[in-house]
This record gives sequence, C-alpha cells and structure tokens, in this order.
Amino acid sequence: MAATISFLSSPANVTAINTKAWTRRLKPSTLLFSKTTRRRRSFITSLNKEEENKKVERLWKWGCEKGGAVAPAVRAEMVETPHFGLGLVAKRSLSQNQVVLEVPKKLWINSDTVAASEIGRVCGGLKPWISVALFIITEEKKKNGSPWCPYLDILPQKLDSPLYWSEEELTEIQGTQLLSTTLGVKEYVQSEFSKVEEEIILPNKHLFPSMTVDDFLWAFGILRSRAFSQLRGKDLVLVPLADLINHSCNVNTEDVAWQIKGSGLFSRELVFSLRTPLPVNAGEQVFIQYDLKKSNAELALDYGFIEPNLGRDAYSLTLEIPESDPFFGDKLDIAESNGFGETAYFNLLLDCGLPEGMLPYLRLAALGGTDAFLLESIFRNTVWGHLELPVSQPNEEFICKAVADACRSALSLYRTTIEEDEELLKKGKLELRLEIAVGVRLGEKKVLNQILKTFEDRGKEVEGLEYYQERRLKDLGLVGEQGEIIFWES
Ligand SMILES: C[S@@+](CC[C@H](N)C(=O)[O-])C[C@H]1O[C@@H](n2cnc3c(N)ncnc32)[C@H](O)[C@@H]1O
Repeated sequence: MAATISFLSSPANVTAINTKAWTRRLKPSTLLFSKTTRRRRSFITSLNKEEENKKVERLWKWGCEKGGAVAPAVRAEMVETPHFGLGLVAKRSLSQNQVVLEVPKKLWINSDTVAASEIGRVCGGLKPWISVALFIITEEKKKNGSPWCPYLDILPQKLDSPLYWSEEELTEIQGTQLLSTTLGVKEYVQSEFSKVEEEIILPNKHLFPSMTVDDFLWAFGILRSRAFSQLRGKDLVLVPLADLINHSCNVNTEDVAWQIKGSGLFSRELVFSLRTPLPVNAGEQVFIQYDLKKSNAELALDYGFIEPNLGRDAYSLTLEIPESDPFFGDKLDIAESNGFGETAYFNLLLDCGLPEGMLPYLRLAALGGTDAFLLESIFRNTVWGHLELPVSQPNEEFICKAVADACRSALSLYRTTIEEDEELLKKGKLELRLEIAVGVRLGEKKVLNQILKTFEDRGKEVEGLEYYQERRLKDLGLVGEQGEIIFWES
C-alpha cells in the first residue's frame, strides 16, 4: 500500500517538542517525592495558621469594606480538604443557586486594569494573559506599596502543576502525554517571556521590577488555576475573593455557578455574582465544578490536582495525512470538506467508543492501491459516507496494524505497568505530586490498552467484514442472500 499513516502520540496544540531527547535526560530515582510537600503543609498548619488567618481577614476587609464586594453567605477560611489552602465556607444554610458573593468590576484584574495602571501605556498590544501576568508580578513585588497587596498576598507561591516539578519529579510521568504537554507549555511560556522581556521590559526598566522567567511562569500558573474556565483568552479576568472557591467532583454542572450582571444606578456597574450550585449546610464549604471537559492531565496542568473520576482518563491521538502521500491533495480536500485537516486530533476516553470521524479519517489516510478510485472527484460528495464503513480488507488491515503498533510503541515508553501503579494507589498516602503522576500515567495506559484491544480485535475480524465492493454489488442487486454473485443469462 502506497499510503502511510503518521500516528503521533503528542497531544493537540503542542508541537515541536523533542520529548524523547528530554526524557532520556531524566534519571529514574527511587527517592522521589520525599515527604517534604505534606510535611511543609502541616508545618504551615500548626505554626502559621494565625498568620494565614490574618491575611485572609485583611483580604476580606479590603474586598468587602473598601472594594464594595458583598458576601451575604460565605466567609473565606483556611481549609484542609480538598487540599490545604483557602476556601469559601457557608455562614448559614444555603439553597441551590443562591448568590453567595458579589464582586464589583473595580476589584477585577484584566486588560482594562492593566491599561489604567502605570505599565498600561507600554502593554497595549500584548495578549491579555501576558499583560495581566506582568501586572501581577509588578504589583506583587511592590509588597505593601501596592493597593492590590491584600489580594496578591494570599496567592500561593507554590503550585503543584507539573509545570513546577523538578526534573526528578518529572521522571514519574516519563512517557506520558502530560510530560510532552508540560514541556511544550514551559517552552511556550519561556519564549513569550523572552519576547516581552526584549520588547517591553528591558526598554522600560523604570516601569518594571527585575523579573525572571520563573516569576512569569508563576504568574502563568496563577492565571491558569484561578481564572474561571469561560473567562480566559481575550476575556481573561481574575476575580479576587470569588477565586477562592474550590472544585468538587460532586458538582456535575458548570452552569449557574456564576454570572456577570449589572448593578447600581441604571445597572451600569458590572458585578461578578457567584452562586452555589448545590445546597450547603452552615459551616460547610461551597464548591463549584471547574471544568467538566478537562481530562486528568489537563486538570493537573492547570490546577495541580486530578480526580479519581473515570471520565477524566484520556489519551489524545494525532493522525496525519503526510505531504509525501501521492494522493495528498485529494485526501486533504476530502478531510477538509468533512471538518478535518492535514492533521486531526482525537480525544479518546476510557470506557467510551472511538470518537466520531476517527475511523473514516484513518481509512482516508490509508487509502491507496486499488481503492484509490474513491478519491476521484465524482465520489467527492459521497466518499466520507463510504469511509464510515470498511473500504477493503487491505485498507482495514492496514489501519488496525498501524494503530495497534502505535499503541504498543506508546505503551513501551512508560516506566511502570498498570499493575504497579494500581499497587501504589492501593497502598495510599501518596504525596500529592506522586498521586497526580500515578493517576495520569495509569489513566493514559488504560486508554491506550483499550485502543490497542479495539484495533487488535478488529484486526482479527477483517476477513468477515463487508467491504465497499460487496455493498456496491448488493445495492445494484447483484448479490444474493448468501453473498453469492447473481448472473443473468442472456
Ligand atoms: C481557584 S483556586 C481556589 C483557591 C485555593 N484553594 C487557594 O488556596 O487559593 C484553585 C486551586 O485550589 C486548589 N483546589 C481547588 N479545588 C481542589 C480540589 N478539589 N482538589 C485539590 N485542590 C483543589 C488547587 O490548588 C487549585 O489550583
């Protein structure tokens, strides 16, 4: 068969990362994830709780008394679950959808805030996240000299996304898509920092404090973990106080959690209004659902935690029609007419079937030899329908083998087996970062095994499948009940 399928295992939107070269540099170690993280947390609990509480009190005063936020039903508190940090706790029993907190626009931090600040005139053309990142770093370094200090003071300095893991810690996600995404994102943030440093920071030294790429990466993580999921991109905004709300898997809707609405005379002032999606008893924490669509790897990258929930295990397949394919132009035209491109990304989830369009895309990419007639223009309107079903035995055998081989190769890159990971989880009490690493790599392997089994099983059935030519003869009434060819005698 002339056609080839390029089957890449790197996830969507991360390109040009040499994961293999990087992972070779990571040495496996048995001494990873010492007890430091948790010990540090309990240390903070006993010694600094009072100081943390003071910071929270100052934040609340700043937001409510000076800033005009209204918190009829919640207070901010140090909580120990779902993690050790801040959360919003109900002051009284709340019914579903009840407003718990309202934050006026003057407390939000977005591109408008930056534009109105002293760095605003040099940040005009920047992407919103970059200008907000520069703003929070600049203000944070002013300490008490910044009007935003009470808010910036409660932002965590240590984040648990793999973006902040040591090389040793990253060995635990060797072979995973999470590792390649992490490296890709770090590379992206680094290159954005280099650009902004050269074009904005250095030429305007009097406006900016000295700033490192680590400061910039920290600000990036703060924005990823604290901006509400629909308030990103060009609408990026940090909403102090409201961003203290934690996530719970028990909340199964993202709707109703918040709303931006007008308030004040003639509703001219915008407020961010936070609601509780579930009824809550007095003294209990109010939670929302951060993002139902995120896989565990994406949750880990953005928020530094994962969920035990099965629906979060995913593996993203990248398929490609290579430019070297002799039928590249026709294949690309067909792919594009059906909503795909030269490269197509398919997100596979545990216990779910293959995503729509994956089989036709695979068959199209592999099409060649005697099946190539389907690429002719007279089939252009119907070819996708034909590709939804098996085209020919060689084509079906080819895609089954290509996908199964790619899965085996991806599986061989992990350091541990499914059984070893399950054993570790059974023992329990893993450090947070190790728990993330084990959960993500286990989930990815399970999904890869599921894809492998699907295509191995399919590969064993290719002889019994019905292909294009038989379907065509049947449509023309040229095949009998038993599959025999019907001849007419003249
Ligand atoms: C929007 S902030 C919430 C406020 C945060 N708890 C704090 O102390 O500032 C999001 C961060 O809270 C933590 N978090 C929220 N929900 C969590 C959960 N269900 N499990 C673990 N950590 C969670 C994570 O560190 C996440 O990055």
